[in-house]
Amino acid sequence: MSKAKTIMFQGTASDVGKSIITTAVCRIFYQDGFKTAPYKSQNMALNSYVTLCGKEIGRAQGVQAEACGITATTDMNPILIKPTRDMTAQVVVHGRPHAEMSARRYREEYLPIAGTIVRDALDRLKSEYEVIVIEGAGSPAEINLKDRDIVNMRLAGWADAPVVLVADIDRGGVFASIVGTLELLEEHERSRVKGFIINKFRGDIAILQPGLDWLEQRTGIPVLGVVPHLNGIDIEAEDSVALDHQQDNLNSDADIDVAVIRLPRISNFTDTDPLGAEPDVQVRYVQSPEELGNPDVILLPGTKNTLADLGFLRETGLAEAIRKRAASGTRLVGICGGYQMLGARLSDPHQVESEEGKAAGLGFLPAETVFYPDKRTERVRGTVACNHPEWLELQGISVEGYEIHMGRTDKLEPVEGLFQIGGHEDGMLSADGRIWGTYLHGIFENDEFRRKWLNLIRQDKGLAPLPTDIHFQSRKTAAFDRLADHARAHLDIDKLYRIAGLK
Ligand SMILES: NC(=O)CC[C@H](N)C(=O)O
Repeated sequence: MSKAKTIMFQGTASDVGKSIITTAVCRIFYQDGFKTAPYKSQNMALNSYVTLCGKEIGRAQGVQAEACGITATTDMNPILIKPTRDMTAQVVVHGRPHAEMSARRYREEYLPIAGTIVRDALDRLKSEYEVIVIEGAGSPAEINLKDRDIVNMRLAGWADAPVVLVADIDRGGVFASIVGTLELLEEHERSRVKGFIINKFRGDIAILQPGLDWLEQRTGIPVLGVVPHLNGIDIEAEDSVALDHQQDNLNSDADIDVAVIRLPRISNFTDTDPLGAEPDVQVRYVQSPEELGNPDVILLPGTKNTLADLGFLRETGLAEAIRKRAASGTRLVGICGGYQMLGARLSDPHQVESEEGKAAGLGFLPAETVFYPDKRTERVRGTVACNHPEWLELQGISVEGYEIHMGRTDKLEPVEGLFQIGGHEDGMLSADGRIWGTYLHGIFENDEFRRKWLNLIRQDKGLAPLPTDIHFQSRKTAAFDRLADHARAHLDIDKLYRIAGLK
């Protein structure tokens, strides 16, 4: 049954780059002809992915499945934890919301049964694939969490996986973090660690070398490589922790300036990646009216807690700044939670997301959103269906996307819908054609839609339209290959194969 080989990447801390290393190794195995699948037992992230069967998993595992050339299933990330408010999260199990739980309740009541769920999922993957590339979570040395561990060393034991420890040199203290992590592991755990990867390096390797020699000598464990910081590799980041120190896509010469509001509970921030890939666009993340400046477009992204983040817009003065900009003609776009905010009224009678209950929206679209306990997670396909004269060029364009939301949005007055999705309409467009919102995540991945909408902005500015030259999907595939090349150039892949038992 369990025929697959396994290899696991654990980190000395969160955000050391485990996901990207896992993605790179997935791609390398795929390129070398192995039937490969990614796996992360439990993921805490607000950036999610919808599988072909309409189930929600962590975005990173969805993207890693793409890197493996396979379609993602919930077995690749059976448990997804989406923090909604302080200390509380929506626990998604096999792609469907299971319960809203406090961290303590999750730990005490759910973790004991979660072990079986994640093991069963892993066993299924092991019977279907040749190699499973497993990603840990946080650090394996969190002493307080170890007795209920289902994500790191105990999982490695269940999976019978050799472990490669990934450390981030960018933040300093790399030797201490590696040696310290080993020190805090028990002997049987330590013996699983078969190699180290030093990630996010930006310096001169010759200066680092004596440290690497010392590390190998001290621990008896090889350094598999030092991976230089990846800039502009175009692979989606796992969670918004990464966004905190991610460079915006800055290009002050760009014709079109897009300001994305960095909501505290931003979800699916990767929605904006395709905009940043266009040669004439710069994408900036902004958190205050000062940072907002005078962009061509303000984009309100998704959020796990629409009402709370609406409060954030008001408290920071961003709501007022957005109102002013919109009044002077700046275009506004809202995706999912951002779309809900653009409406007139929101209510959460079942306290699905927050205790706030009710709030007025920003009032740019005549829409009302009510949150319900049942979640819609669906991949959808449709066409641009609005009749607005400014949007003539876009009419009939096919679009695809994915929906992940608890809220349902209805019109309060007649207003132009945006997309026709099967039998229903999605989204709304303001009377002047400059403000729109949609539930469709990934909307900007649609090349023709993206380019033609950007061309409307060019037209405003008296600039000639650009052709649809950027093909986002093929860029993604190329990015996976570039990432694999980068990893091959800096890691001892032969040793990695031996560790995984594939050679
Ligand atoms: N992905 C999102 O932006 C979700 C929006 C909102 N929190 C909902 O569930 O309806």
